[in-house]
Amino acid sequence: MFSLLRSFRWAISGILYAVSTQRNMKIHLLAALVAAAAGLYLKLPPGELVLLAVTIFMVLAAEMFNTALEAVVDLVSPRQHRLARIAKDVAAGAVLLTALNALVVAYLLIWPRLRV
Ligand SMILES: Nc1ncnc2c1ncn2[C@@H]1O[C@H](COP(=O)(O)OP(=O)(O)OP(=O)(O)O)[C@@H](O)[C@H]1O
Repeated sequence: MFSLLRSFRWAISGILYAVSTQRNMKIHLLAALVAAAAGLYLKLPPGELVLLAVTIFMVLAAEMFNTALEAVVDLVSPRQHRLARIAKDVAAGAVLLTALNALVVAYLLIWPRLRV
């Protein structure tokens, strides 16, 4: 039980590290809060709120994986290397894909209700 609480603490410190050091994480978090507030304010049906929540957490988790990968790449390859560049670029591309998906979801779920 104690070790479970300890691993939660490490996980939370990982989240706090990403939020406090990564500019993109701050942007994603702000966008997530705006989207969640809009979803609740517009009283989206439960199914659509679930979709919004999954979308939001997907972006945040992708940014966390990207931050973790950047740290590992910097550790193993402090010098410039083609494979280090590929690893970082592909991870950044994955974050971009989740962010694009979030824009599509927001456009489909939130935008139509703002126009009425
Ligand atoms: N060791 C390296 N070898 C080759 N290219 C690298 C290396 N480190 C970074 N790069 C290139 O520079 C880009 C930016 O890397 P960086 O580590 O600064 O990440 P970032 O996207 O700026 O993230 P952050 O905003 O968190 O700093 C990478 O996507 C990659 O193209």
